Amino acid sequence: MKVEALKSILKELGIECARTIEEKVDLQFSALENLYKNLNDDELFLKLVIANSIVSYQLSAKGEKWWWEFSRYFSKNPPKGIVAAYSEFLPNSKTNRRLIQPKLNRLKKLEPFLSSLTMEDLRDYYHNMLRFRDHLARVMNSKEDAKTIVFAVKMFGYASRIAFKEFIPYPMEIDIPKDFRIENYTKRFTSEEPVKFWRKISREVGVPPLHIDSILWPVLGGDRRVIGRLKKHCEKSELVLQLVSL
Ligand SMILES: Nc1nc2[nH]c(O)nc2c(=O)[nH]1
Repeated sequence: MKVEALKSILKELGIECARTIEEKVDLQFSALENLYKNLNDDELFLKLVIANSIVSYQLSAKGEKWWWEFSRYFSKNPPKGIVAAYSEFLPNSKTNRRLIQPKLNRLKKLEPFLSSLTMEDLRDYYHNMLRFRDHLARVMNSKEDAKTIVFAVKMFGYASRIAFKEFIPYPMEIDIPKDFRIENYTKRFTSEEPVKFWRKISREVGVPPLHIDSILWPVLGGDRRVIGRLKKHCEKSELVLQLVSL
């Protein structure tokens, strides 16, 4: 049965393999490393990554391209204020062209929260990502499993790992970000609601949903650089390829 094969592969890959894919394979992680190096401002870096996650929906290109556009733009144009910066960036973006005004409105909601955060708060949130999710959902008036909220935790986790130089696994309670790639892949196994399906699978295999997302999402994008990186860095690359072809 396909679900049994899925579970057995995920169990074998575990969090360690997810971490390798996140840090060595996912082009989004490299985009964040590039921005971190160029910005040279830990607090601004972490806040920009949260802001960018909140407007990462209805993209006009693949997510990887969007995150690289973000990284290059803010490497050259370090912002003073988030809303002011995105009022320039979004209307000129090549990879995030839709729903510009609603996205700016979301950033208006977010900005006071971001401005109130110190580096200590950000570090505390990294150590308690569940609390971060809850606060962010409240500020954005969103559900705790909303795609942009859980995705913001994923990207905040990436950014914090880079800034604080410490790996903390994602909490089991934070759901998978339900985007097009994950939704389509889930249909191969079930007609159940994807977030609920992955919640169950996660608990059964002992891998948190956000780490399962990291194993699946980059390879499902079909970018040949990702496959090259996977073969180079991940000793279980064949199992990952088996997983995405189930
Ligand atoms: N499930 C995911 N959705 C995404 N959208 C985006 O831009 N990046 C991601 C991701 O890493 N996972």
